[in-house]
Amino acid sequence: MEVTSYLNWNPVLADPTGQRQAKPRTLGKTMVMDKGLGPNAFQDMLSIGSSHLDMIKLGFGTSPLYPQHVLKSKINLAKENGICIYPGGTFLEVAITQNAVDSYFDMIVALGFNGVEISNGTIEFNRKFRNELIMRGLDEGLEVITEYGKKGWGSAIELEELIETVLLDTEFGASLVTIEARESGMGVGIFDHQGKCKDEEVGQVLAAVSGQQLLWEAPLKSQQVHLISMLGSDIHLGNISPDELIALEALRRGLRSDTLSLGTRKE
Ligand SMILES: O=C(O)[C@H](CS(=O)(=O)O)OP(=O)(O)O
Repeated sequence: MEVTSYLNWNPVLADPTGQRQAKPRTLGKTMVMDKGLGPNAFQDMLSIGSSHLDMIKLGFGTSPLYPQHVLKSKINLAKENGICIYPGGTFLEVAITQNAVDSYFDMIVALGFNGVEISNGTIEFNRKFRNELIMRGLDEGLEVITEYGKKGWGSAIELEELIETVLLDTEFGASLVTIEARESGMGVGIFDHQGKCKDEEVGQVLAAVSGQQLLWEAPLKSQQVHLISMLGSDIHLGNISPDELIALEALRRGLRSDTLSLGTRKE
């Protein structure tokens, strides 16, 4: 007998917040950044946490460094588990600098990726080219995730630019716009040099665009707690370390001291 079947408060135990959607969910998506998990670790992550995992980014240009059969099997496994899997935006930026955009799309489609990230965190390109990249991704049948923000230390959000980017990217068909925070979560975008969140800027962004369109990169636990406490469990969060997947879900559901008040029922 399953333990949960004789706990008559099981639904409460599973989700004290009573808010979490099942997959495929439209709210509260979690994106893990995989920087080179082996096949067993990848399988382990999915077997314990695939119901809490919506997107996997194979960080930067790690994917061409795999033995190809391992890469393909990770991609297939992710898709079998209802997960959008895509290479890091930097990999496309490398292809752009090498004039190899067509080959890039041919390659990721042939490998079986079902998503693509379009970013200009390191290089520059204009709006017209960004639109063309979004449309190319859609034409290839890929889910298109874009990104706003530069990777340089101290780079900040330009509010008007961000708003315009989110509005145009989603109008052209991007499913989500990632807000850059890098792997460190410090000194970039909405996070200051210590990794503390600039709440006022977050508020200004959300006054102008829907939070449902944004995927906040928030690699540090303190940032995940802060954003969930401020904006709720149903925000999209990314750049989560594979070994923090379940712990993040516990935060979202109020199953951890830091967010326990989220699940407090008002009798
Ligand atoms: O995978 C990438 O290219 C980067 C990695 S990190 O977030 O800068 O650590 O992700 P991106 O989503 O392109 O910013």
